[in-house]
Amino acid sequence: MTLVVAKFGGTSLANGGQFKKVYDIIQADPNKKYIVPSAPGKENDQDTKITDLLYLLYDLASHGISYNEVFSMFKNRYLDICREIGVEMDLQDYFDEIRQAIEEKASKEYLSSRGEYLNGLILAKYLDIPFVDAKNVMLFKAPHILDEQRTYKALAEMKKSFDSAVIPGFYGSLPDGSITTFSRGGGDLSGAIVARGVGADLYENWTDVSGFLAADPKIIQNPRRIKEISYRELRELSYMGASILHEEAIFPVISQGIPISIKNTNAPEEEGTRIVPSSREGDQDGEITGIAGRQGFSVINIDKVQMNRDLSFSRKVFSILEANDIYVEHIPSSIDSLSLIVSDDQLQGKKKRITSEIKALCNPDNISVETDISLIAVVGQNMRNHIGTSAKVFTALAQAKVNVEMITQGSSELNIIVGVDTADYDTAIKAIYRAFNRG
Ligand SMILES: Nc1ncnc2c1ncn2[C@@H]1O[C@H](COP(=O)(O)OP(=O)(O)O)[C@@H](O)[C@H]1O
Ligand SMILES: N[C@@H](CC(=O)OP(=O)(O)O)C(=O)O
Repeated sequence: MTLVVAKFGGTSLANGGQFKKVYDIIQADPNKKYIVPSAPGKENDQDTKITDLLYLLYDLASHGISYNEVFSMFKNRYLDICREIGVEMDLQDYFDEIRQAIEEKASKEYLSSRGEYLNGLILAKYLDIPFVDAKNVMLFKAPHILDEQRTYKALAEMKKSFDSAVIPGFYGSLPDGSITTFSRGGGDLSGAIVARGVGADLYENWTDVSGFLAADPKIIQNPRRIKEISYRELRELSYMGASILHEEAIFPVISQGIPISIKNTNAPEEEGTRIVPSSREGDQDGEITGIAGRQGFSVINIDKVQMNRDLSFSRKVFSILEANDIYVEHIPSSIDSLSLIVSDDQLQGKKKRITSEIKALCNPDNISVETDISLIAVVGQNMRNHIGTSAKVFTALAQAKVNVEMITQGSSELNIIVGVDTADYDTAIKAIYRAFNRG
C-alpha cells in the first residue's frame, strides 16, 4: 500500500462539477488518504477566487464600507456547491460566525483562511471522512513561519487517530490560537507539509493542467509537458514565475525523498509530471527542461573606474541595501560596473533614497536606474552537456529583434537568465521556446 497525500487546488474545487471530479478521483484510489483542499478558485477567466473575495471583504470592512454584496457572493459560492453535489449541510452558523468576526474586526489572515476552512468542511462531508481543522495541526511560531517540530508531531498524532482526513490548506495557528496563513498559493505548501508529517510515499498536487509545462500556457499554445523534473529545476522555474506550484513546496518533502506528482483534475488519466530528487541523466526529452519568466524588475547600474580595486565598494553598496531591507535578485558585474536587479515591489518608494545613499557612500562615476525589465529563465540540468545552448537562446532573441539588457548564469549551469524590456516579454519567451521545440 502506498500512502498518498492529495492536494486539490482552487481550480479543482471551483464549483460543484469540479467537486464531482475530485470525488471520483479520490474514490478511484484507496491510497489517497489525506486530502488537502484549497478555497474555490476561478470557474473561468472572468471569475474571482474566493480568497480574493475574502481579501476584498476585509478591505471593505476595515474601511467601514458596506460589504453585504461581497458577503452574499461569498455565501452563494458555497451554497451553490452544496446544492450541485447534493450535500445537505447547514452553513448558516458558519456564515454568522464569520460575519460576527468581521464586525469584531477579525484579522486579514483569519478572514482569508475561511475559504479553505468551509471548502474543507464541505469536502469532508461529501467524501464522508473526518475533517481536521488545520489550526490544530499546522502550527506556526510567528506569522507565516511554521514551527516544524510541533507541526510534524501534531500530524503524526493526527495519523494515529484518523487513517484518512480532509485538512484544509493555506492556514494554521499561532501559539496564541489565532489564525495565520502562508503566502498566496500556500495550499501547495500545506499539502507538502502534511505529506511529510504523515510519512507519505507520494504527494499529489491536482490542478487544471496536465503537469508542469515547458512554458506558461497563457503565452505558448500547448507547450510540451515535462515528464520528470528534479527538485532543483522545479524550484528555479517556480521561483521564476511558473506559478503552478509554490516555489517553497519542495522543501518539506525534499529531505524525505517524497516524490511529487502534478496531475490534472480535468484529465486524470493523463500522466502529469513527476518531481523527483534528481531526474536521471538523459531522461528528459529536451536539451532544456523549461522556460519561465517574471515581470516587474528594475536594474540599478553603478559605474566606477577600477571598481575591482576598491575592496570595500561592494560591501558599502550591500550595506545600503541591507539597511533598506532590499533583497537583490541578481548581480551581474564587470571590472568597472555593478548591476543590481531588484524587483519593483522591493524598490517601491525607496529608489531615490537608495541612489542618493550609494552616491554619498560609494562615490560612483555614474548611477542610473532602468525600469520595466522582465527576467526570463531558461532552465535544465541537461544544459551543461550540450554545447551551444546559450548560442541558441541568444540567436533566437536576436532573430526576434529582442534586445538583451542583461545576462546571468548560475554556477551550477542549471539556468541562463536574461533581462529584457517588458514590452518584449512575450516575444522573447515565444522565440526561445520555438528555438528548442520545433515541430
Ligand atoms: N510552466 C507552467 N506549467 C503549467 N502551468 C503553468 C505554468 N506556468 C504558469 N502556469 C499556470 O498555473 C496554473 C495552475 O496553477 P494555479 O492557478 O495556482 O492552480 P490551482 O488553483 O490548481 O492551485 C495553470 O492554469 C497555468 O495557467
Ligand atoms: N487559496 C489560497 C491558497 C492556494 O494555494 O490556492 P490555490 O491552490 O488555488 O493556488 C490562494 O489563493 O492563495
